[in-house]
Amino acid sequence: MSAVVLDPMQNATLAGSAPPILPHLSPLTPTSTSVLAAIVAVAVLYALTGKRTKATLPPGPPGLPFIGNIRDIPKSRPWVKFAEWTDQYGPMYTLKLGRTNMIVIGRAGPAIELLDKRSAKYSSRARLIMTSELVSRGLRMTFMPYSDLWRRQRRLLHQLTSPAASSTYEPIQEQESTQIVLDMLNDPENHWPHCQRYAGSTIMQIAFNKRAPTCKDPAITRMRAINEMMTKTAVAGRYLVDSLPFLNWIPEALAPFKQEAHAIFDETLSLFKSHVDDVREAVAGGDDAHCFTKYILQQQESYQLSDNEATFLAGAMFGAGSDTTADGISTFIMTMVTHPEIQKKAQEELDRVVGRDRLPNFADQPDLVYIGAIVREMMRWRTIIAGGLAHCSTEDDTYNGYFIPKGTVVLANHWAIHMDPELYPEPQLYKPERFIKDGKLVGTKFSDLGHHGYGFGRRICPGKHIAERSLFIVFSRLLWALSLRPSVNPQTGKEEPPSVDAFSEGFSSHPLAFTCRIEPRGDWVREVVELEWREVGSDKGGRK
Ligand code: HEM
Repeated sequence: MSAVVLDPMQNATLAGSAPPILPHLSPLTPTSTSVLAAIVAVAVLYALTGKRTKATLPPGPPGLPFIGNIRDIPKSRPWVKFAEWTDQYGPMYTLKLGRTNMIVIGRAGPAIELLDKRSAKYSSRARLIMTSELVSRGLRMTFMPYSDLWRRQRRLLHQLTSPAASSTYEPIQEQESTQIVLDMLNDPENHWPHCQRYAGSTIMQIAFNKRAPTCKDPAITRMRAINEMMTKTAVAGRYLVDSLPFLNWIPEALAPFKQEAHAIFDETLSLFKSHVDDVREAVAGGDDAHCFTKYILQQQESYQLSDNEATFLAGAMFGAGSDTTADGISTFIMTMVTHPEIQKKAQEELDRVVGRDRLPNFADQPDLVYIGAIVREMMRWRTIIAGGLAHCSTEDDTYNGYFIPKGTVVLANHWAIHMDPELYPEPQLYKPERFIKDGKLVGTKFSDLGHHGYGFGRRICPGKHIAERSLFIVFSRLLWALSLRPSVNPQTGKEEPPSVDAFSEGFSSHPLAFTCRIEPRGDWVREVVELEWREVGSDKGGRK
């Protein structure tokens, strides 16, 4: 989620975490003068009566009275502008967004210092009245303030997503990755829906023991629809209540926005509940149902979670883990199509380590060093949540001579951090080799993984071990089976590679629609993949 308005319609998700972190602070574009006048009036009132902060925040671009920098922030790919400001103002600078201060961090060092090492102070989220409080009734983890409920949910989730727990879901990822290879072989043109199906079905199995054999399966289409409804409510300027919080006092009967939020909440809860009830029934009927929901229900009482809190904990995983993973796979395909020499090197490694008689599997991971580096470099070069997801401070703090008051929004701009030329020489180039030393995978002085694509501190992505496994198994299997090349223009006979810069604008981003040639690497491929599918392609659960 970026700190500013992105259009979630183009890539709705991280349902637990829709695009804009501060829709009410984003470049407001109200069309009516009366709306604008009302906002200005409230801003004047606030300026006269509101709490003033000390003037020792890190300096940043000068803004206008009352609205500050709101109008300086581009709607499209704001993280790129934020990175330019990092070059101009330094690793930390302040943007004034109406009455809120937002510190943007563009280098790994200060991000680690504040968000990791002082995470007790920097682990809350900014207030999102429409999307979090009204549409989600405060139940979506990604939007939750740092609270007792958030801590209980995170503790429970930690058990379900630790490295050891994540490895128990590998059979699901092996099954789904076999299908994505088959889908690409059988229907190469629809590579993007295949990525979405892989990601959606994998997370539905992990969360609810339910799989989606096609990308039109209601198990995922309904979850996507719910998600989109929620993320639409986060578009900047759409709901005045986010700019004028006192409107939240209006009774629901007189507030259409509250009625709308109520309807979305009811629909979401009823869908999540239906999945939870199916798991409950399956378990009662003796099904093993190895999925988050089973364990959440088992521990609901000891973690003092109400029915709705438990239901949303399971339900919100789809929004958080589905599009992000699909975006990563699509980015990988674009990257291989545009970097044939890297693809060739990876395939040489696969031939050497795996051979041509079987698909790669998780046991091969320690030996597939180059594939590991491809995953890391994808996460750095075209980081999936490019703008980062803003944290919010809950105590006053001082750092490097600056005073950071409680309530400051702190955004680690992943894009700028990953384009730091000191940490990543020639950062614009896609170079997996930067993460290999003496034949082994290496990180940076700030991160063992070599990047910060899963965020920071106590809010770091809880699904990262699951996501890492998905990226590894899917990338290695697609590379093992397929040759990924640019399309050929029939008129000129020349290859036309996709753009490496055309990305969707949503909270997490993927390459805009592109064509490419996806073909089997050789005549041995189909037989091996079909054989594997016969073993693992049961209705759910993969190889037992
Ligand atoms: C490649 C895929 C993924 C990427 C790039 C990604 C990235 C992120 C990032 C950057 C954050 C915000 C961290 C911060 O605030 O500093 C986040 C939060 C979150 N992610 Fe992921 N994620 C991925 C997959 C997943 C999966 C598979 C799951 C679930 C199994 C998941 C569940 C969550 C949840 C629940 C949060 C909210 C945590 C909180 O606010 O406390 N993510 N993710």
